[in-house]
Amino acid sequence: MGPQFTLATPSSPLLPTTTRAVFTPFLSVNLRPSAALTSTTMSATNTATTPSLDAIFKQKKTLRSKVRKELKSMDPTLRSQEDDAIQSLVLEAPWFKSCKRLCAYISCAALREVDTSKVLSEILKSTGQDDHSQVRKKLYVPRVEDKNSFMRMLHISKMDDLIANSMEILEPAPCDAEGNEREDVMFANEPVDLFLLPGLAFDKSGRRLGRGGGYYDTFLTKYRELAKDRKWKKPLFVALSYSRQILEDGIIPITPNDVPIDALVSSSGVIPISPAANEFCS
Ligand SMILES: Nc1nc2c(c(=O)[nH]1)N(C=O)[C@@H](CNc1ccc(C(=O)N[C@@H](CCC(=O)O)C(=O)O)cc1)CN2
Ligand SMILES: Nc1ncnc2c1ncn2[C@@H]1O[C@H](COP(=O)(O)OP(=O)(O)OP(=O)(O)O)[C@@H](O)[C@H]1O
Repeated sequence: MGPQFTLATPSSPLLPTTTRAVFTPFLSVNLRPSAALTSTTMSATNTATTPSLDAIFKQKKTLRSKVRKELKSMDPTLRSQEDDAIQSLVLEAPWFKSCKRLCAYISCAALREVDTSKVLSEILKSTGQDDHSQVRKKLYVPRVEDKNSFMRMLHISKMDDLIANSMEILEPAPCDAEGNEREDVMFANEPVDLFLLPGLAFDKSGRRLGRGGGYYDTFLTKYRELAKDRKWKKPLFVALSYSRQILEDGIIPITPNDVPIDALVSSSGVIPISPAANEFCS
């Protein structure tokens, strides 16, 4: 029998008490979803009620350091149990099973990211020529092009297509072994259904704290525009998270450039956030 498909309800105790205590100071930061900065609220006259962009980036930086420490102190057995549970949940999810094309990150152990190796090998597993019941999903993975938050998502068909970059993250070379340019998802003729996203912290209202490069927020915004122009269905943005990375609502500071996620997968289950994710999970 396959793994159970469980739904974490909004009342699930997602934060252990110890973790909650660690992050409590950030509760004093007045950053409710409604407090997201807009061009109006960013004006000097509003500085008394709304933190400046600089202050928000500073809060993000402090929060990143705390989460990194939390991740480093995680027991390796617990980590590997959570990695397995999260990947099983993804593999069993209807939104994963039905997706035809997806963008996923190649997890980096040194960054303590939720492992994606099982999901990726399942995607890349070659289907027997006689097996018409299963069509192989098309996989695109990140490649950082420069430091100006520019990232591409390139097509790969096997893990051997990847080489470690200067940050020790595996990524595809621009061309394959035959010298052909890899397909860039922004120039593909068909839409991506799903993005599996990394991050440092998340909440149940859809906030996501990345590593600070702005790569994903920039990319997701561009991809959303492309899908809209082409009248494609919106892709589902699903983040993978260890339990201790899920923070109480409102703690994660956000700016207008932060792209919210549709659903969050932790070892406790799938948390659907947006109406699109709820449709899949009901
Ligand atoms: N697996 C994976 N691939 C990815 C990302 C990611 O977060 N995870 N990215 C998502 O953007 C892009 C790469 N961006 C990255 C940004 C920062 C760091 C990094 O090593 N950060 C260190 C801190 C560095 C510092 O002190 O500033 C860290 O977080 O510990 C790595 C990748 C594209 N590929
Ligand atoms: N004080 C600042 N004022 C304006 N922009 C800043 C400031 N500090 C950082 N940035 C820019 O903001 C972007 C990072 O944004 P943010 O912190 O929201 O990224 P993230 O969500 O952690 O990363 P990602 O989207 O890659 O997951 C970077 O492009 C960075 O250059």
